[in-house]
Amino acid sequence: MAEVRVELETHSYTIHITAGGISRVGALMRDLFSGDKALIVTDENVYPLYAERLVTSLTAAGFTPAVITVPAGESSKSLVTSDFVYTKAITMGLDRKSPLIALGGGVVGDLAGFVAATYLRGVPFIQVPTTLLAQVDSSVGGKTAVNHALGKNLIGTFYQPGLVVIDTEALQTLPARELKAGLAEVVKYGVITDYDFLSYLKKNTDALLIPDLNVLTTVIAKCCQIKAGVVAQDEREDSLRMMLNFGHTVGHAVEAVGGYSEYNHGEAVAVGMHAAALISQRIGLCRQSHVDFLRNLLSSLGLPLQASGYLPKDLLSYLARDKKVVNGKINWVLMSELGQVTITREVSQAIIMEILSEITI
Ligand SMILES: NC(=O)c1ccc[n+]([C@@H]2O[C@H](COP(=O)([O-])OP(=O)(O)OC[C@H]3O[C@@H](n4cnc5c(N)ncnc54)[C@H](O)[C@@H]3O)[C@@H](O)[C@H]2O)c1
Ligand SMILES: O=C(O)C(=O)C[C@@H](O)[C@H](O)[C@H](O)COP(=O)(O)O
Ligand SMILES: [Zn+2]
Repeated sequence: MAEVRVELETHSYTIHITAGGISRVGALMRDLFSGDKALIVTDENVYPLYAERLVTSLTAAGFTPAVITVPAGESSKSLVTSDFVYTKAITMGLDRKSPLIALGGGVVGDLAGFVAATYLRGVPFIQVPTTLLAQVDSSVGGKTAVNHALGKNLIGTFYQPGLVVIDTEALQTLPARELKAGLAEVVKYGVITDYDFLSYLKKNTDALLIPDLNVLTTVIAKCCQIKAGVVAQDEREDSLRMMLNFGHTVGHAVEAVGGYSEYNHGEAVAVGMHAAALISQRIGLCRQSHVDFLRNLLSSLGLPLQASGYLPKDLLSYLARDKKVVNGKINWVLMSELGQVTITREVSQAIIMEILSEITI
């Protein structure tokens, strides 16, 4: 069992990482929240696996929980699905003290967080992430969002959870493809902050893919520590937090061009990190050996490097709507070393097109 504290100016919180954590959520919540009603948001895959366990835990702690289930997949990150959840909250009489709980992957977390931030101008929010990706990344840091037809995560808020409970045992039921998707964000943390962590990942690729829960618990705690440290310094992404977006400029474009169904988020981020590494090397920021290391690691984790068959011009149209665009220019998060990134606006259109062509072959 491990705990990571996210220290913020006004609303710090604890991430609890523990096998069997879902059964502890009620007791942990009771120490923090006074309300009795509670609304659990989950998806159709997670509901039959873990909802009953969470309901039992909340009931034992004196809450009266209701559950709402949304379709699995990125299409649930929408204003239409948000409205479905608002309606449930209103009709059950969820009040300002009543917690809203996300039980599921990043889709459920981003959607439920968005609803929690906006319903009654904000109700207590708890994250119970069940995918590796959500455990290492999306449940921490307070980014919530739904998608717009013109781009990914374009409608959203910064709204921190009051509590995060990571149940590592939930990873036992996670499909292999989703496990690998989470590993893409894990690799991201190594690239942006820590060469030793990258070496550890390289040494443990087999254990990560089995998956060995001991190794994964170490990895989850490490990623949460890194993210907590970054978010504590720059909660609203004025500067430093942009590093958490390494690989996402092209990654989000890949997801969107594929209609959010061909590549999942982690796979698209893997392609995006490859693109960012190639740009970095092309402008003389990092060495070819750094690019090769990243490629080999991503491939050994079963992640894609290319979005073959996509049209560079289609990807380009989404790049223009990246949230890191200021005055018409993208703030690119690029790799200067393995374990270090830098932000630059100085990447020519010609190089961008060259790299988009290379990753779509
Ligand atoms: N807010 C943030 O900081 C942040 C960070 C990273 C990613 N994201 C967002 O997260 C989303 C991706 O999250 P994701 O990869 O978790 O995808 P997801 O939520 O779609 O979950 C992936 C699949 O796994 C299933 N699932 C979840 N837990 C399971 C379990 N324990 N056992 C079996 N099946 C399970 C889900 O039903 C779904 O089919 C994207 O929308 C991305 O933009 C947000
Ligand atoms: O927490 C952050 O900051 C991140 O950028 C984490 C990313 O992994 C995540 O995918 C995030 O949702 C992307 O944010 P966006 O601002 O580019 O939509
Ligand atoms: Zn991401």
